[in-house]
Amino acid sequence: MTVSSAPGKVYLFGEHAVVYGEPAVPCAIEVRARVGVKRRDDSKLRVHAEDLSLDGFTVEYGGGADERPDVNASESLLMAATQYVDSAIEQVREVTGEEDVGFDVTIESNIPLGAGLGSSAAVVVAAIDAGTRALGTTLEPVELAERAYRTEHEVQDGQASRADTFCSATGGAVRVEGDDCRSIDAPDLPLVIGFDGGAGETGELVSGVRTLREEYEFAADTVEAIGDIVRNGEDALADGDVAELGRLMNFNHGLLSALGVSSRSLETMVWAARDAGADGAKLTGAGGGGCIVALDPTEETETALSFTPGCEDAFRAELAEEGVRRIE
Ligand SMILES: Nc1ncnc2c1ncn2[C@@H]1O[C@H](COP(=O)(O)OP(=O)(O)O)[C@@H](O)[C@H]1O
Ligand SMILES: C[C@@](O)(CCOP(=O)(O)O)CC(=O)O
Ligand SMILES: [Mg+2]
Repeated sequence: MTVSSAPGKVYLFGEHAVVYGEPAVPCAIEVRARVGVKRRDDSKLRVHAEDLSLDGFTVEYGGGADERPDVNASESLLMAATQYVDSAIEQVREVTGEEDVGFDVTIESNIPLGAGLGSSAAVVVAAIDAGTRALGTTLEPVELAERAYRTEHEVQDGQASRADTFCSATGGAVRVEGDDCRSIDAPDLPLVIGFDGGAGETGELVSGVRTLREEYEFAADTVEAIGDIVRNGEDALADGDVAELGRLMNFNHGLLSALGVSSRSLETMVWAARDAGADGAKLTGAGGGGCIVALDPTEETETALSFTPGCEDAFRAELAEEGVRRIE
């Protein structure tokens, strides 16, 4: 068994707008997806996932072109659950040239699904890394990130940025603008996460913003304004100015909300954090439900969130310096 893990992330700034070429700054955090891969002696794929909303499941499929996985769940649930893993294994086959290789894949993850913490990117990065290593090829983090991006791009119908996958593969704080991806220095930020227990559908939310942007010039301007916030945020990060970072995060949240990707529970958590004295708070990732990220060096925000109806979990997140981790 070859095992790799990769971290999730929060967006300090720039989600959604990054899909249209604006810069974004995500930051890897110490919550991880761990993927174990073992080569099979046939061309099938057997996926065992512990932490899915399907309540944990095992599927075995492959061999025939249209062979459907043998599992008692609706097609759409199953698609949602397996498409990132499937597509990651396709990348492994392509990189290694072993088109017919089959695998037993085991996924364990502490990253809530569809909650804006980048579970898809972490699973894909860890799966491609473990899969290629199982066949004797070790990819550099940048190549790994590129392969993982192609997976997200494919699954999200051509609508994905390189931000999540680059951040998960390399760790730390990163800046992504189009295909220019780089690591940047970040101070030790007092990150607090609030999770509403729900999820948003990344593909649908991205499509919604795309439509608005095509329909209204002011929506296109809003996307550009997010880019301006990110550029200001980079300066604040370089200066270690947490108060300014917070103000800019608040502004970024307002614009995401205007683009229709917030939700009642995300708003409730954002305001609970602000009322508790956080320097700033915003949704992270695609939105629609899931997580917010706040900046607060004191205990106040975490405590307030833990008593906020609609907030299921509140915790402090540490920056993950290390991206992909090769465990076995
Ligand atoms: N533990 C897991 N096991 C298998 N697949 C997972 C796991 N975590 C995430 N995924 C895949 O990632 C998808 C969620 O990704 P996405 O909607 O982009 O949300 P996010 O990246 O914000 O968590 C899931 O539907 C599933 O396909
Ligand atoms: C909305 C988007 O900018 C981020 C999505 O993040 P997540 O999958 O919700 O963690 C899409 C993307 O960059 O591919
Ligand atoms: Mg994702």
